[in-house]
Amino acid sequence: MLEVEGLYAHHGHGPVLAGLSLRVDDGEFVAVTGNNGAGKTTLLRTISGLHKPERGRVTVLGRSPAHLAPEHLARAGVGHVPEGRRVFGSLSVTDNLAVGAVGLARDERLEVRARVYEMFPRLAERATQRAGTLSGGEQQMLAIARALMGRPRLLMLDEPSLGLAPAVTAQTLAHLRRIRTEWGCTLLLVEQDQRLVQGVADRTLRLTGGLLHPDVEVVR
Ligand SMILES: Nc1ncnc2c1ncn2[C@@H]1O[C@H](COP(=O)(O)OP(=O)(O)OP(=O)(O)O)[C@@H](O)[C@H]1O
Repeated sequence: MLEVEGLYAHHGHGPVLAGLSLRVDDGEFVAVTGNNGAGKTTLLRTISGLHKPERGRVTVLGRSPAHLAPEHLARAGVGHVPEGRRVFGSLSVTDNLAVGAVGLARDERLEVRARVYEMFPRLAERATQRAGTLSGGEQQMLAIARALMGRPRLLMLDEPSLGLAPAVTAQTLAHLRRIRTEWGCTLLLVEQDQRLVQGVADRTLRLTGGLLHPDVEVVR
């Protein structure tokens, strides 16, 4: 599903990723944790082709994001839920979902939207409401729902817990597990807090010094 080899990425002041390698198999749920500034966002943005690496190779669904426009990567089945959700505040919930329906014919779009609303009934209730008026948890649901509209095979999520109350975060993580089983998605999640993802993901890795290390279980 995803293979990253020897990835180096800079932001002008030395490497953020320093020869990082990662393999995620079809159907896996992998979490990458790391402190503030460790490079988690840079990793996801590089996989999505939004950040150009200095060196190294990314292969996702058999394709190289370096040679594809982001919308083509989305059409190929890569969904990216960005840090801070980035919903379109002045658009309705339904219109936000339409933005995510890249390359779908009208019938397909309606069918996928019905599935999305079944998974997130709260969004269905607020279909005509402007996204900017939703709560933080609802906006996170919408960001995930928008990515699902592209029927991703690989869904990447950047700190979905950011700014959410613990109970809402727990609900979001429960949704991710359902998405894996009901939508057959492979999941790659990045989060700061290791304790959040333990027992949720199949595998947890820690990003430090620009490289990934097996995570050591934290005693609660
Ligand atoms: N556009 C940019 N220009 C300059 N430096 C950047 C840019 N984006 C990120 N950085 C720097 O690169 C490093 C890694 O940032 P990144 O956002 O990937 O980390 P992160 O692990 O996602 O952090 P956070 O948990 O705060 O989101 C940080 O030192 C950050 O300040």
